[in-house]
Amino acid sequence: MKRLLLINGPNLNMLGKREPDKYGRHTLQDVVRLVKDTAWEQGYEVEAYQSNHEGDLVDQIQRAEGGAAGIIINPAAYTHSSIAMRDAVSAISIPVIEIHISNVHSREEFRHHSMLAPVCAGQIVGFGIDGYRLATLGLIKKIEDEGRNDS
Ligand SMILES: O=C1C[C@@](O)(C(=O)O)C[C@@H](O)[C@@H]1O
Repeated sequence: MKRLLLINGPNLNMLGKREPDKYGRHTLQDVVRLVKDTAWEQGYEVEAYQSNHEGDLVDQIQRAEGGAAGIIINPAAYTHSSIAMRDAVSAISIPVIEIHISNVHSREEFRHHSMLAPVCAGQIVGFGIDGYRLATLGLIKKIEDEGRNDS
């Protein structure tokens, strides 16, 4: 079975308790279940990872190549600052979809810019945790389209 990697960045372990007006009441466990169920319906399995540490997130992105067909990533606050995570995404050849629970464009100015978006295959913003389902389906579509183009 093909595998996807789900990566969540800093403070997303606090989903459900953290600023529920912005991020809702669902927990990280709910997010992981949603992505696993969505992927499973399409014939994919998912490995899920969360870290509050930039270097660990870079390690996970690097590690994905070879083991996973694509990545769904919510880089959280590192979205807006991490050149290291952007370089890690640039360094691998599998598709990466960036997702944000909140609509970052309707929030503070510093959230409007993503370091990673220009090197990702796509971005989903502002659909709450449903965005993870959309990101999973979009990623699988890209993987399968690329597979067809290769053959
Ligand atoms: O931690 C987060 C969560 C977030 O990535 C989101 O999913 O809406 C948006 C980021 O700006 C913020 O730092």
